[in-house]
Amino acid sequence: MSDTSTSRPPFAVTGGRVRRDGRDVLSGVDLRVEPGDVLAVVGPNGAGKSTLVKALLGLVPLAGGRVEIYGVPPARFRGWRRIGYVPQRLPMGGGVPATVREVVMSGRVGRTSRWLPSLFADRAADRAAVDRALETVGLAERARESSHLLSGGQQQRVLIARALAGEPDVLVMDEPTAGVDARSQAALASALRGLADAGKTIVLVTHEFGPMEPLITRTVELRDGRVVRDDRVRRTAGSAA
Ligand SMILES: Nc1ncnc2c1ncn2[C@@H]1O[C@H](COP(=O)(O)OP(=O)(O)OP(=O)(O)O)[C@@H](O)[C@H]1O
Repeated sequence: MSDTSTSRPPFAVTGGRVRRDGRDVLSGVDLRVEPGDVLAVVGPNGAGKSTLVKALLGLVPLAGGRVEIYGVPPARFRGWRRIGYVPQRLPMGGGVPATVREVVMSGRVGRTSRWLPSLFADRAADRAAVDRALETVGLAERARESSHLLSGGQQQRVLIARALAGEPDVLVMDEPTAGVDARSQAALASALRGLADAGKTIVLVTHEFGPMEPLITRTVELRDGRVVRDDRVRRTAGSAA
């Protein structure tokens, strides 16, 4: 069931401040992410890019200011199935090894009906979404392998597939192409173009735009934990390589 806050922006942070080890790593951050933005968060190492996206998602506490997701503070937000998040790194080792397919399927958890768990139509939709996501990141052939045995770049692709499988309205990706080969980057850019064309919102932390460049509609630059630039750019139609 969709919530009543669809007219609110996917993310809004006002006066955002985050402290780590006794110092501000984000301060005075005002940012409103509009529906349909394909927003690149850029800036030098340590500028606070990852911290900003974690703050938007409520994954790090604010020392000051306010964050809202579709108009609701993260602690009260209930529409998590609308949000896909690809973290910068994920410890995939340890515990019971999961296959690539199982990890990607976990991206469907928020969509599975608790009331009708065995509904065949849902299961078919889940399988199809997982297949599409694996195809997109070029891992369809590796679906049965243990994810923790894959290379770092391949694990990154598994995480991207997991987020795509959830068919979110908002996709937040922290350095999704780090360690990912050029072919997979192009495949990811093409998948993101599909989402952008469908009006989805994308927030991307990145050092290099690469094949994503034509998709970007807005660039926010951080330095020393502050927003120093917020530019809207015209999206180049149909030119994603
Ligand atoms: N868990 C933590 N504990 C202490 N300090 C942290 C923690 N996480 C981040 N920081 C510090 O906060 C600052 C911002 O880090 P952040 O990872 O957000 O930067 P970034 O712009 O994403 O950098 P990079 O491009 O290197 O990933 C850095 O100085 C970092 O050392």
